[in-house]
Amino acid sequence: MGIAGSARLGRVTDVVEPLRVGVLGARGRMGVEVCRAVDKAEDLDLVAMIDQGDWLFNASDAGAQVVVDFTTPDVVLDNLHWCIDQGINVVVGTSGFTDERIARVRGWLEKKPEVGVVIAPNFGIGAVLMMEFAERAARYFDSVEIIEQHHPKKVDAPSGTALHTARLIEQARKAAGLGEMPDATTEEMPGARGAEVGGVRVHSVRAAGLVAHQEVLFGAAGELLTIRHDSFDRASFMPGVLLAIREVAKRPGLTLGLAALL
Ligand SMILES: NC(=O)C1=CN([C@@H]2O[C@H](COP(=O)(O)OP(=O)(O)OC[C@H]3O[C@@H](n4cnc5c(N)ncnc54)[C@H](OP(=O)(O)O)[C@@H]3O)[C@@H](O)[C@H]2O)C=CC1
Ligand SMILES: O=C(O)C1=N[C@H](C(=O)O)C[C@H](O)C1
Repeated sequence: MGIAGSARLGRVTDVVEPLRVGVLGARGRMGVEVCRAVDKAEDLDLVAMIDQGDWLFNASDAGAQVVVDFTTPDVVLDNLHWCIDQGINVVVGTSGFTDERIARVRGWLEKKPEVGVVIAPNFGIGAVLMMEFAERAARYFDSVEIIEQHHPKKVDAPSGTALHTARLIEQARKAAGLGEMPDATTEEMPGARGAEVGGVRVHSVRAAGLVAHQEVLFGAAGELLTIRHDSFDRASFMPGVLLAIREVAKRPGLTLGLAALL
């Protein structure tokens, strides 16, 4: 807890209470890391750690002002809906946010305009920059493909980061008036050319030893630009998660992506 005020005048003028934070998915790979980071931050108070089978009301009973969700794509929407209904601000890292899901979240927020929600496909600062650089490069190249690589326990493919990157590239190519890519899409075996997301081929690798990695390959006559980001440790996501926790209540409505907070 920080005390702001004038010690010189011999009185305390303002006491800043720590922000009360609850974590959903608290026993998961990310949840454990988030609990540790929140617990270490002096301006934050970890008031609820909730996982599969626990009662969501533990978060509201504990007076959580912000809930962080790193659960799974199949439960995150229900969690989010409940938090918004309770008037609790939410920071969401869980993947699986299609345009349709985002529209539903916007609908819930219309009824609770004072609530802030930040949904970010990737909280790594380097990953956010990788996506920005890819968006910037997109207009200059004929061909683009994304290769994302993750740990073997990842439940979804392609990754949320790859989907977001593909959409940014799609929009940038469209804005630049670029047409379809010139590259062959025929395949002798299904999946050989990856999944097609907004016209961009996305290839998903899952292997022991990996954490979270992505390459965006841009090709043009006689040259190839590769933009790569590696998360070797989940600690890489924590500065972004803490930033979103501190900012979310100041931004009512939906904020998509960490870039808006940097
Ligand atoms: N935005 C970002 O920067 C990042 C996003 N992610 C995303 O975060 C999500 C979680 O990843 P990760 O930590 O690796 O996954 P884990 O499977 O390790 O963690 C998910 C946790 O949520 C628990 N859980 C399941 N259902 C509920 C529920 N209804 N309420 C509360 N907890 C529940 C799971 O329990 P159980 O195992 O018993 O089912 C598990 O402990 C994924 O979607 C991943 O893609 C990951 C890293 C970074
Ligand atoms: O499951 C993970 O690990 C990750 N998930 C997010 C995604 O789907 O993009 C973010 C990061 O890639 C790690």
